[in-house]
Amino acid sequence: MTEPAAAGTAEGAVPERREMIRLEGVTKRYPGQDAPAVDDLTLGVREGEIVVLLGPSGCGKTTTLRLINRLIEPTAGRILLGGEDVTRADPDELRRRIGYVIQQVGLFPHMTVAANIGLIPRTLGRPRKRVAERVDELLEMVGLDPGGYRGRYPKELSGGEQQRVGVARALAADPPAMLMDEPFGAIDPITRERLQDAFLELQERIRKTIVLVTHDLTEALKLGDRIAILGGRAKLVQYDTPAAILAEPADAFVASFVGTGAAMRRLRLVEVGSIALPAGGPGRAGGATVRADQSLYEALDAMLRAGAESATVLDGDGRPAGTVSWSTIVRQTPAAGGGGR
Ligand SMILES: Nc1ncnc2c1ncn2[C@@H]1O[C@H](COP(=O)(O)OP(=O)(O)OP(=O)(O)O)[C@@H](O)[C@H]1O
Repeated sequence: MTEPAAAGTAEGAVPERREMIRLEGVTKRYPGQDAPAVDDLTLGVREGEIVVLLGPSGCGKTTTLRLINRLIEPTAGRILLGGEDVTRADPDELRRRIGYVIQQVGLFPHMTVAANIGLIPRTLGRPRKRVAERVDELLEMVGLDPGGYRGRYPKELSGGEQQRVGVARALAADPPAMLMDEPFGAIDPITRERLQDAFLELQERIRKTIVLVTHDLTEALKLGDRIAILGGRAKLVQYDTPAAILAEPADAFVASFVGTGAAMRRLRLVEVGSIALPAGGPGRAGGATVRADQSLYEALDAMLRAGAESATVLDGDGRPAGTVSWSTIVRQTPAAGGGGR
């Protein structure tokens, strides 16, 4: 390796990731409507992060999302993709650079899974063999066995499988960014959780820049690196990490949106390992165990099930590495002054 270290990168100074998507002063006024659906919104999305748009019905989430790939044209403002102003770029070309996934999936019913996924690469004139390889690669990526699925038709798939095919199709042209509108909305709760997990695993590998619309707080907290809470006319009320929003809602609107239970929800976001005390600390584990990479929520669940006031924390090899107790959990919550950022 003869490459010199990047000039000007001081040790420890992690440069802020660049913005992949940026809305600047964007307004959308639908014809015949008095009030704009989106009013002067400025929002940046960094490369490789998942930003969730969350807000009440009609606040302009879908409009905002569709402004990004210009399925809806802005009345005013600018849209940038990778620093380039695409407000007046060719919309078809733009959409090839931004994958799009919707709740209803929108697969073509008369086309096989392979034909659906390969649609964009084919229209881009990629060789047939290369497209077929890419389709199989994408099916693998979303957890569907190519041999078993490539020749099927959408109606021969479950809702969850259709959703996976929809994601594969959105990724077909390997776009840097992806927009997802209620992608797991129409799916039963158990499948939905599985798909969310699979989606996060996939994102670990592909690191796309993703903007995702949901009205489901639990989904937003689970999937978002950051959450943009929108009020009426897509006013940006708070834009921060899930933990920060739960710990310090910006105002009464956000507080009511994250609801009672915010403290409980926050337990899901904190890892046991971050607050565990060395083994032999206070409290008796009484048979409850929890892994260091599990959440405080799971630790509490283990304690309640075992009727114990603390749990033994296990390391990656399953060996005891510390304890976590009811009182340490209570002490680190924001109300006790120990949590927050
Ligand atoms: N094509 C349209 N013509 C006129 N008004 C529209 C159009 N599409 C949306 N609107 C209005 O714009 C506002 C924002 O709609 P949008 O669909 O973006 O909201 P949303 O936050 O996605 O809502 P939901 O969570 O209910 O899907 C709403 O008041 C809606 O009635």
